Amino acid sequence: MVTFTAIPSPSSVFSAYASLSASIMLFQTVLNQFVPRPVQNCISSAIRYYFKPRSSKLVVVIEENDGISNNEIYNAAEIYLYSKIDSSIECLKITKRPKEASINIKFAHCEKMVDYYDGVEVVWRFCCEERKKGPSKLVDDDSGHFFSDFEKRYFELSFNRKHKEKILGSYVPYVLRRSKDIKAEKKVVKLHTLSSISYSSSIAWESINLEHPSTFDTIALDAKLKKAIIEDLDRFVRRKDFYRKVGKAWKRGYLLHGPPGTGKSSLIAAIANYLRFDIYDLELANIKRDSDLRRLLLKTANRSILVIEDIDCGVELPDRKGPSAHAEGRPREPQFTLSGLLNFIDGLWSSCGDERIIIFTTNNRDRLDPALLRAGRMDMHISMSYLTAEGFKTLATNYLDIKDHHWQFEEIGELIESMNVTPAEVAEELMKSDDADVSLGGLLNFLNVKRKKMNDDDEDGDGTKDKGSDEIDQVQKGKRLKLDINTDELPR
Ligand SMILES: Nc1ncnc2c1ncn2[C@@H]1O[C@H](COP(=O)(O)OP(=O)(O)OP(=O)(O)O)[C@@H](O)[C@H]1O
Ligand SMILES: [Mg+2]
Repeated sequence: MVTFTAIPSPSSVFSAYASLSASIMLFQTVLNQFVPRPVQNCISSAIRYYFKPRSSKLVVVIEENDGISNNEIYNAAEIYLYSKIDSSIECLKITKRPKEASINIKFAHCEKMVDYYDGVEVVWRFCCEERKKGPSKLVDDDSGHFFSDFEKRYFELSFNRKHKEKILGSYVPYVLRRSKDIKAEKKVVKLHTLSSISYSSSIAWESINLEHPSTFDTIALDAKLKKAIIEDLDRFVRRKDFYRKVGKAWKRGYLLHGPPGTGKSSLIAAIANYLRFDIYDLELANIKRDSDLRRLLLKTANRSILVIEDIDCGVELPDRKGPSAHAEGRPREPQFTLSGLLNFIDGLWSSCGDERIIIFTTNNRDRLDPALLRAGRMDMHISMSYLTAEGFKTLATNYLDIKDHHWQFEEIGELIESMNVTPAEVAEELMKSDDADVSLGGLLNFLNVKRKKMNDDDEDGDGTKDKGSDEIDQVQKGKRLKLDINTDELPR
């Protein structure tokens, strides 16, 4: 079937156009003569608004800074987009500062990238323009360094305007979150220790990169305990809103206890490497006064681990009533107290920071001040114990790269289960040769000698093992690694 459409003749189109123009002019004349100027403006802008051609695209401009401070969304977008660089990008620039672990990638010229969020296409355009007038700006590059900036940089984020809510309400926060995670992965973990300042009598934090290679993969720990610790850490870091809701400071305390060489310090390093949190190693023996302690604690950063090793023997901590004013007849200098430490950690300190972890270690839990053990003080008590046959396999993988089985494993495993041997002792034996057979042979010999010595000691003595503290005796009975979680722990 053929259909015909009436095509208007050129003369009819012209006359229609002429009559429309005449009507508009007439309307304009009437407006000018009878309607006041402000009302005229309103009417014409309303007409312009309704008849203006509409684009379905919405463009959001994200500038690098607002003239005073850096724009967090710009920084986040930069980090996020660099993690997604694809073949459409032609030119990049890279930098690396001496103490940084990885390189920084930046766009060199204007570039365009497409991203998808929940099925919606978003187009990012990186724009870089020379500043036309005015002096160049001094810009903080996020690491405390300022440099003069001759360029204006910004991102344009464009998308279909019908997705405005989704993009601004959900995609942009997602970009902020992702950039935080990427930054944390790249972060170099620092170890802060105390050092005295030469020109004054006070002490301050000094930092170096934490080079400790310990991770949850390399640490010999009961599999269930390892899982429980990792889950606890994960839960802790993702519960910001929960802590805020219940009005609790966002901090978590762990007490690691067990004999020397069972991996307490290694576990701390593994936690720091896992969370990418800095460690502040607070040596109590270096601290003289409560005021020093407060000053140092207030200088610790968020997302960090405060470590107090050997809390039982680092320093003669006065009891909760404070130091006695006169020791051996002489007035003593006012010093810091255990109660000062605990109250400050629980109170003011934890309320002025976020994502803090506190770890105390001890070889003798039974010698600790009850104030440290009371419910709610430390959220988790983790018992580190002697090596098990299962833990030995982790060490064999780490030190000798034995992934599956070795013909000497069974005999070694049986010996390890029958005595108290620390991971540190076994690790030392495994380091003696690169040859697995030689190393394991040496370890077997070491274990047999130790076994014989223990048997001899038992026969000589009164039947008890000569290991010292109650803590060690308790561990001997249990042998397995153990985890206590305080009952007033946060609901899961
Ligand atoms: N559970 C473990 N897993 C892997 N390696 C371990 C473990 N325990 C100890 N080691 C090895 O032994 C060394 C000493 O361990 P670490 O310093 O962590 O023990 P510790 O419990 O902190 O001892 P101390 O009570 O004397 O401070 C570590 O460098 C590590 O090589
Ligand atoms: Mg230690």
